[in-house]
Amino acid sequence: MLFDAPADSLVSSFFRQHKALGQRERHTLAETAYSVLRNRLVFQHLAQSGRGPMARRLAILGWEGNEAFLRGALNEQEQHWLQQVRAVDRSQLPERLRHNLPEWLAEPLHQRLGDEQFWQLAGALNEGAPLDLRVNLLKAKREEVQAALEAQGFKSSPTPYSPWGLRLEGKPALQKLDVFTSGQVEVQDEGSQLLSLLTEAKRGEMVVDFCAGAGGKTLALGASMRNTGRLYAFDVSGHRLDKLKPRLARSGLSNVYPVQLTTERDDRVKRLAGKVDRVLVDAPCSGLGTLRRNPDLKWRQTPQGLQELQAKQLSILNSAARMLKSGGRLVYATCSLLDEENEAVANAFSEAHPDFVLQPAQEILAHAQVPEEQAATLCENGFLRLWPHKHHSDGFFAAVWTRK
Ligand SMILES: C[S@@+](CC[C@H](N)C(=O)[O-])C[C@H]1O[C@@H](n2cnc3c(N)ncnc32)[C@H](O)[C@@H]1O
Repeated sequence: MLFDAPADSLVSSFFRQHKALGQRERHTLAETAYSVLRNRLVFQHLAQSGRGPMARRLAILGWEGNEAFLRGALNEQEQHWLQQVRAVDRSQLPERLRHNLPEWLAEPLHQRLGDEQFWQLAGALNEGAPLDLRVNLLKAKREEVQAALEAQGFKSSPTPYSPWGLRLEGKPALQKLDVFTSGQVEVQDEGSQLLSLLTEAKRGEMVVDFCAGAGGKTLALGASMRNTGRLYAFDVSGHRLDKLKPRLARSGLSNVYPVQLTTERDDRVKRLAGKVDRVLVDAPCSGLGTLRRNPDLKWRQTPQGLQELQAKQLSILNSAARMLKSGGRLVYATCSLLDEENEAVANAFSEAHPDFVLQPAQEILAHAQVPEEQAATLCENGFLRLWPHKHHSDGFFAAVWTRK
């Protein structure tokens, strides 16, 4: 199995080279590849008993298409083998296989969460993620978008925590729908919406989205500023920032200034020292909170890589913090599940910066229209801590400080 590139780009490049494949075949192949990535440890164990190329045996085990088609494609010996392995009681397999996670990741999660929650998390990470939308309140109200979707046959419900979100039933193709082309909605996981809510960017302010990428959170921040003030979208990747442009055009925002940095210590960052009201650092991270969507990450990340990420995260946070004016707000966020990239980084920053005071995330969320009793369930020790098995969003962390 190849892990030197993200699974989604390998799958897309395979489809580009095999243009004759139809929509249904593409869907089956992509879902089968993802199923193998999700269940790799159990499948590799079961596949030991078969014959022929390992990749074929894994694909048979992970097959997500028509059963009759699969049967027709197997020889007699494979059919017999499949019957045998399907009869294996997987609950009797060793734990280290059943969770389908590398040990360096399973071990700290198990220790942090305890038995019951660890197994719930392992299960939730192996399920597909729902499709969440963020309504652009500059252009429409949540109820209006919900009604417009319903009129086209797409059912959705308000997200439980974010006041901006709708969760769709199923996975309709959105790109051609009016609500999408007119910029009334963007695809955004509820967890990402909550990170933008924590920033509470306001009218007329100077705000920096330090790791803006393709701008998912930039768009949410710009809308909460009601398209006023100045919102810088920083990133070192010009390629990612380019993807922000069509989204900006749809959103109707004109207060966003994309800037490609050379490093986090770029002169353009230094020039803003002490001038900014709010900075969101949505830091580069292992992405292990997004395993529902990107199951390959658990095989592509390493403990060594985590250490490098942690150093980068602190360096970005240190540099970003200098931009804040007195009374300004700093938000540090990741989509990682691991303390190393989360609490450890936040606590190291707090220790080194006595002029930054930690703010309890539950209070800020309650202030930002998340119902108060629910806000508390999203937080641990004053930090936002979202878990796929509890909150049905991707895994996210956030810490919030005010500069004295
Ligand atoms: C988690 S992603 C951001 C996702 C984005 N905020 C969104 O909501 O779509 C992290 C981003 O950090 C960027 N990045 C990596 N190193 C950086 C640095 N030194 N300074 C600024 N951005 C950096 C990456 O290019 C990547 O786009």
